[in-house]
This record gives sequence, C-alpha cells and structure tokens, in this order.
Amino acid sequence: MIATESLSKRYPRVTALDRLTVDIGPGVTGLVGANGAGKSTLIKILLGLAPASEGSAAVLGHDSARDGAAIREQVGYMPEHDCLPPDVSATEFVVHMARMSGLPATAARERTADTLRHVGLYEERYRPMGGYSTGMKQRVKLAQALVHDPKLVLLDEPTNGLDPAGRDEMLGLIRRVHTDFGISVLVTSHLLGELERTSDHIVVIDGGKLLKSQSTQSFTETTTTLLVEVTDSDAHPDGALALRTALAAAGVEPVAEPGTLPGAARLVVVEADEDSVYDTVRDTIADLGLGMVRMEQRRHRIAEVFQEDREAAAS
Ligand SMILES: Nc1ncnc2c1ncn2[C@@H]1O[C@H](COP(=O)(O)OP(=O)(O)OP(=O)(O)O)[C@@H](O)[C@H]1O
Repeated sequence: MIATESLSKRYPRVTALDRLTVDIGPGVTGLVGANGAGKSTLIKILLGLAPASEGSAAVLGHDSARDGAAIREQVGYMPEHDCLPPDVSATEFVVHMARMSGLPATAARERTADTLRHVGLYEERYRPMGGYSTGMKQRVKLAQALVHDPKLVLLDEPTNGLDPAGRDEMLGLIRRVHTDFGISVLVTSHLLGELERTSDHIVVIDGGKLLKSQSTQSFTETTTTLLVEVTDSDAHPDGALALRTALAAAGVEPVAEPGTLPGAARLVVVEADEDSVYDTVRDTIADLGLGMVRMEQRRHRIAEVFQEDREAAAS
C-alpha cells in the first residue's frame, strides 16, 4: 500500500522525517509517535501535498512526488485539525467532497447518505456543522474520507478531542472501515495503547526516525504469567480468594496484577515459570471443588513492551 525509501523532510529549524524507510501492507496500520514525531508530515508527503527533502515515497504504486493527483483519487484523507465550514450541513459538505472526487450528482448524493449513516450521523446531517459536537465533526471528517470509495484512507489523529466512549466508538468505526468495506487504513495516534485493539500492524516513529514496524500480534507475545479465573461455590463464596490462599499454602505465591485488566478482582495471577505450576493450579482448583472458567497465558500489552525496551536501553 505504502512504501518509503530513506524519506527525509527538513524544515529550517527541525528535521521532521529522518531517512524513514518503511513498507505498509493492506489492513489496518497504526502509526504511533509523540506530538511532533513527524506523523502529519509523512501523511502530507504521501498525498503529494508537500515535497520531501530527500528520498522517495510510493502509495498504491504511484510516486508521491509526481503522481499526487492519481494518489488522491484513490486515497481518502481525514485531516487532524478542525477544518469544516460551520455554515453548511454535513450532507451538503460530503456531497460537495464526493463531487470534487469526480462522482456524478446522483451517485454523490447516494454515497453521501450511505456513508453518513455508516459513521452514525442521522437527522443531524441536515443541520449546519457549526453546532456539532467534536465527535460529530470527527464522524463527518471520516465520512468525507470514505465517500469516493477509496482503496486506502489516511486518518490523522481521528480520536483527538474525544471522550473515552467517543474514542472507543471511533476506533470501532475505523476497524469496520476495513472489515466491512475492505478499505486499508493508516491511522495515527500519539497513544500507543489505543491502537492495540484496532490495528493489525504498528509502525512507531520518534523524531522522524523509524523505531519499530511489526504486527500487533508479535508486539503482544505471550508471557509466562498465567491468568486463572474460577467460579464461586457455596463452600467458597469468593472462589478467587480461596484459590489464592490455597495456592500460597501449596507454595505457588499469587502475584499482584495491576488493576487494569477487565474483571481483575476475579482473576488469580501466578508466575508459571515451571510446568509444574500448571498442575498445582489445576489440582488446587479441583481440591477446592471450584469450577475453572479459564486458565490462559497473559499477553504482553504494547505499552509494556516499550517500557521494557526503554528499561533495557537505560541499563
Ligand atoms: N510547515 C512547517 N514548518 C516548519 N516546521 C514544521 C512544519 N510542519 C511541521 N513542522 C515541524 O516538524 C515536526 C513534525 O511535525 P508533524 O506535524 O509532522 O508531527 P506529528 O507527529 O504529526 O505531531 P502532531 O500530532 O503534534 O501534529 C515538528 O517539530 C513540527 O514543529
């Protein structure tokens, strides 16, 4: 979908991209980096809206420096900042954007209605956008990126300014852009954890340089930490507590788990550094007469992988 080769962008005072070489395939790719890491600069170069200082970039096989118009025909772009005209409605605006992309009038109106419904805008779509909430504006920006049925969309910080519920809804919508329509997505965020569930692949840049590019799956490899969930029983109304106590007595000391996991209070967490721990856990649960709901190896969360990398670099 996207390939850059030693791509650099230098402004008089700052190097926004520094010899960035990266390949991005189909699916949903998260582009992560702190503010100022160079994400928006990369997107503008890919779209052919800004020239690179050095190196090259190709999108869907087109050279960004030469074929910007061909790229923009097949690619949707959701800019980061608020850029919607306040005095027109979402429908008028998205129809206009569809017409700009070359759709005939009837097709533009039909595609607009479908796309706005897909992003969750209904009756409000006839009202002027000046009165919209941030979440509604982000949805319109997403809709105009999708209306001409692109092969790829570049979404610049689509969750910016949203509350946690709005953020989750937007991330769900982005996932569906790929699963429902087969459109590939490059989505940027300064929050690593946020793209963990949404992306198939993660690219991390820092100071314009490539830090990592790998599948989300390989970021979240399994650990030796074992999560165990058990049922309660009449004899043990708090099954998890009973299991923790019995495991400690059997020489397997449960470890504390940060309360960030869903249902953390109901989970018993042990370090399974030896295979015998699995047997001890199973036998202890059977002896207590509890039901085992699940026993699974915990997966790394991406943020922890980076924490470990940073700690390794520091030591
Ligand atoms: N037109 C410009 N002129 C000068 N410097 C610029 C220009 N555009 C961006 N920069 C600088 O280049 C660096 C990268 O900016 P960029 O907007 O690409 O970062 P970003 O990762 O998208 O961050 P943010 O999310 O804050 O926009 C920053 O230091 C920024 O100040």
